[in-house]
Amino acid sequence: IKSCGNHSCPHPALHPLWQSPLTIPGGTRQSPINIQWRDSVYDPFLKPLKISYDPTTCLHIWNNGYSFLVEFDDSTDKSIIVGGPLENQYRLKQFHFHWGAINDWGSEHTVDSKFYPAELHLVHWNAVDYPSFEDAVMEGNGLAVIGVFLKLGARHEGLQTLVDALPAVRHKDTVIEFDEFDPSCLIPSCPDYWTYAGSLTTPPLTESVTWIIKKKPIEVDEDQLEAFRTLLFTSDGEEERRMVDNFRPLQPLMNRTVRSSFQ
Ligand SMILES: NS(=O)(=O)/N=C1/NCCS1
Ligand SMILES: [Zn+2]
Repeated sequence: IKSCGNHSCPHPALHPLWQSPLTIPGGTRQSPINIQWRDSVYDPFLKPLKISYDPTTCLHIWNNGYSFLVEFDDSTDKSIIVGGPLENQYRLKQFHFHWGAINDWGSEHTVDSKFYPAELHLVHWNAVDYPSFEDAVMEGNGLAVIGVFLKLGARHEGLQTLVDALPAVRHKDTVIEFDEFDPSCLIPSCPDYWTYAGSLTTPPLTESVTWIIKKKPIEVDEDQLEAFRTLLFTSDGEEERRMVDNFRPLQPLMNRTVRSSFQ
């Protein structure tokens, strides 16, 4: 495994959580990154992001051993995003979260080196140019992921319907049916975002993601964050390991500029 040669990225061996290499050899656009607000460049040509999700496309929640995912029927263009930095529309495939063992860290991206306690990722793929998600994952413009920071504050009623289902997916590879959920309730109404060219932060770590990171966080309460921490990395019958700190270390910015949709 080639170290990224960046002092802020600890040696891969320190992170047993990630079975795959911490840095992709030759990787030039890896994620997550620190977003230095003052280094981001306002781009007046960035459009507002348009989000239209159909709650009936929601299928199930499952624990995949990294996070818990809410998956959607992506066989039609019923749930899509368009605009923003994107050349065409992208279909919603799933959303999931990353969080810490304590509230001092947990997000994957940081803003001016500040961690949030958790981060939501809504994963979309370019069904205009590619026949499947698996194909899109391998292409530079294949995916678009919306990142939303979670901060400690008021209880989030929309999130609570998800939290109530978590005991049913406590162990790795458990699944529960979940329908009629509209994930736009988890996205701040403020239109401001940063965007940059990056990668998936969990396997296959491919450099195929246009990241759209919302400037404003959503508020969740302590009990809701604690509910995330009751999940397990391990399958039923294995020695229990709590699902916490499932975030990848920061990666070098290298030759990239983060653009902002706001001044
Ligand atoms: N955390 S992430 O969204 O960048 N990584 C993923 N890997 C497979 C589908 S989403
Ligand atoms: Zn993620």
